Amino acid sequence: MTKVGIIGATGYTGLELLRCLLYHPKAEVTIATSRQFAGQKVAVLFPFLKGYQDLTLSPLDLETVAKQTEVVFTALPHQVAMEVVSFFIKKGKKVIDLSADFRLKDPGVYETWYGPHKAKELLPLAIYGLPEIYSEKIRGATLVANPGCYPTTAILALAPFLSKGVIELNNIIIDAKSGVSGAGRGAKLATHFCEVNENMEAYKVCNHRHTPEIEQELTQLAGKVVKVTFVPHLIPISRGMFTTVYARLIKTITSETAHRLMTDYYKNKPFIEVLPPENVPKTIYVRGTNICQLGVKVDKKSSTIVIMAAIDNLAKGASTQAIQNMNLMLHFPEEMGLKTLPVFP
Ligand SMILES: NC(=O)C1=CN([C@@H]2O[C@H](COP(=O)(O)OP(=O)(O)OC[C@H]3O[C@@H](n4cnc5c(N)ncnc54)[C@H](OP(=O)(O)O)[C@@H]3O)[C@@H](O)[C@H]2O)C=CC1
Ligand SMILES: CC(=O)N[C@@H](CCC(=O)OP(=O)(O)O)C(=O)O
Repeated sequence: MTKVGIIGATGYTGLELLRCLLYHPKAEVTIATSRQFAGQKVAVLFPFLKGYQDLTLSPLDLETVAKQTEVVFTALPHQVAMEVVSFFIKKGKKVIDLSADFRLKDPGVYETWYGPHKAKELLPLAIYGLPEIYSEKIRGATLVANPGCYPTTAILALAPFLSKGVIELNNIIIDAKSGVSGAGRGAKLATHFCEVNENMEAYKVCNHRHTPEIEQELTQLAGKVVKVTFVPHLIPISRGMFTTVYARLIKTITSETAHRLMTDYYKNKPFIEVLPPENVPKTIYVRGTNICQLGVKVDKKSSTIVIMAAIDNLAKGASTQAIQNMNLMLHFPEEMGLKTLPVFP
């Protein structure tokens, strides 16, 4: 069994890692950290994780973690993760970082959106962890920057069309909705029950920190500069993310052709489900799974392609995608420990 550590184990993504790694056939969580709950048993604090009878939460003592692990997941806020990641890389560990600290290749862009970067020297080492696109690079990686949840949906939706010369690259609209767990487990006014229940709102309109991440990756795939209008929304569900992308067509194509381009692009990708044109993705079809469901439709009268993507923000948008990356880094089968069905409804 490969020894795995989870740093920030009592946050939403850390807990999702614990849940999904419990029955992994080749990985075992040997240490899990939390500042607030150090010394407490995982199985007592979270009775639904009673399979972890022998796991007690540890304080954030990096030397101790290094002694007990081969692979480390960092599920910490951005700006906090970078120094922790740097420590483990120097210790020769494989690291999958769920924060944004190693996603942006240009440190200047990172610092504009997030603040100072204290481990810039590691940026060239970091591989952007979207396995459907970068699986070969991930197999050889020591540091994987796990993608953001919104970028995961936007990039998977657009990737099949970017290099084909079918859409305008400077006129893309990304309209995305996230469940409240996307904001993390810490108490905040904006995520109180009364503030989110029976409410929908846009936030950080055209000014969200995932915009440069989306543009970086779309530009890379298109081979030309791509600019997007990105508007995230908060919706009153716990888990789930639904993104609708609108792009202007340069070539006239039908919904069937668009569907075929997508199915060809994602052939043999076990976690992508391209739905037929008469169906639409739903967050309840992917809840708790590593699946990204995609749907596509062409609106002939306005020459617009509409692409829809649904994921679970805590799963394909974070923790199960991180496990998919771990599987690739350790040369395990990509689907190992991740084959599961959603709870429906
Ligand atoms: N929620 C989501 O849907 C997604 C989240 N992410 C990213 O994953 C990372 C974790 O997110 P999430 O689990 O939602 O966050 P949470 O706020 O739920 O959890 C954060 C964890 O980090 C620990 N922590 C917080 N501050 C510090 C600190 N200064 N030093 C050390 N430990 C700290 C907390 O535990 P304690 O205070 O006990 O130490 C907690 O375990 C973030 O970078 C987030 O942006 C990425 C994709 C999706
Ligand atoms: C609903 C909500 O608040 N979502 C978060 C994004 C999710 C996240 O954790 O961001 P990273 O993927 O960059 O780590 C936000 O908008 O800040």
